[in-house]
Amino acid sequence: MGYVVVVGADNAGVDYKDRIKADLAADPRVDRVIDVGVGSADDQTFYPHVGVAGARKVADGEAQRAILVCGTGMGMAISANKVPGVRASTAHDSFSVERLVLSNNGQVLCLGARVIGVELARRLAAEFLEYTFDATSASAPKVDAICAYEGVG
Ligand SMILES: O=C(CO)[C@H](O)COP(=O)(O)O
Repeated sequence: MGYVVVVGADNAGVDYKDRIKADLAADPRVDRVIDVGVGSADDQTFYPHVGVAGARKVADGEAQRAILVCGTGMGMAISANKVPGVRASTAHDSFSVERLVLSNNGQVLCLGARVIGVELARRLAAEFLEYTFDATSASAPKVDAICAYEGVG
């Protein structure tokens, strides 16, 4: 079974989102890509609406991962983290992407289209799927502690 991955963006991130969506559609690790918008740079939908819509699909179990793009990645991360059970962060380097999964059991990677180039964004999105959290690792009780603060897990 491959991943179901959500992609989403606001007007600042839509071009990056569409490039990453195309990459994921061609990725053998991915069974399905769910696009929660926006559909074009003319769509002025505020990033929190997209971020929460994407995060809810992860929290509901419809998808295992989400990749959300705005100008900085930060607004998407702040918004996605409002959804209980979701652990989202901006990560703009390979090590951070690795640790987002292996340390934090993060399911949502947020990228900033006004901060990094599209080729790095594409690479980080691909790397995000390389990692699987180890529930027996030393990081697991720390993630449990995060979850305890929101009454999950
Ligand atoms: O980067 C954003 C939110 O973190 C968004 O793309 C732009 O937000 P704004 O600076 O408030 O327009």
